[in-house]
Amino acid sequence: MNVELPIVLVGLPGAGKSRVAAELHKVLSVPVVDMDEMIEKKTATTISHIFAEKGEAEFRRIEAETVREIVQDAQLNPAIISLGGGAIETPQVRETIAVTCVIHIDASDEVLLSRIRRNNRRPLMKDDPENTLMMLRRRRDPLHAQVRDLKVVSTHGPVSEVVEQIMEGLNLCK
Ligand SMILES: Nc1ncnc2c1ncn2[C@@H]1O[C@H](COP(=O)(O)OP(=O)(O)OP(=O)(O)O)[C@@H](O)[C@H]1O
Ligand SMILES: O=C(O)C1=C[C@@H](O)[C@@H](O)[C@H](O)C1
Ligand SMILES: [Mg+2]
Repeated sequence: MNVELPIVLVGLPGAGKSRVAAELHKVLSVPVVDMDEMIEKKTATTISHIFAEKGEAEFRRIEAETVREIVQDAQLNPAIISLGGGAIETPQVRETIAVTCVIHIDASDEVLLSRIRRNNRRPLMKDDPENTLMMLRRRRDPLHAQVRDLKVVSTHGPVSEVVEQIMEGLNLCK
């Protein structure tokens, strides 16, 4: 399949953006860029460290700048970009990804919490994941709805189910 636009995956923490990007790479043979990994490479530190030492606002600034660089590059050489879960909250990021094919991976709170509890690398999810998730969903769901070209739903089922929904819906991309 010929992918002409960069594909950007958005969704709440644990929705499967990174995992689905890796699976899509196998199907579409398009390179994958994981924004969280990219930021850690660029800053030569961890996201947790940036949050702890410089604060969330500085992290969001670095994130928005990196998304702009990656999307610009991906317009020439299409790529599958998995966005950090909170990037969608930055207006500049929403503007930048408007030229891409935005796929929103949604999942129930129960599915997300079961995945989030499996690891603790998410600084925002360290304390009280249930309430944090509720708050993030309230803030971010309207933004996801605003930017997406396609919405897919991830369940406890295999990741291939998500990939199938994406392959069926890719034609909805502008
Ligand atoms: N469809 C799926 N089926 C089963 N496990 C999944 C599925 N999607 C993701 N996972 C698992 O759930 C966990 C979270 O997925 P992943 O890291 O891809 O989420 P993310 O959306 O990138 O989160 P973050 O916003 O924190 O980067 C991982 O352990 C991953 O392997
Ligand atoms: O949901 C969020 O705000 C975040 C999600 C992760 O992908 C990281 O980008 C960081 O931990 C912030
Ligand atoms: Mg991720």
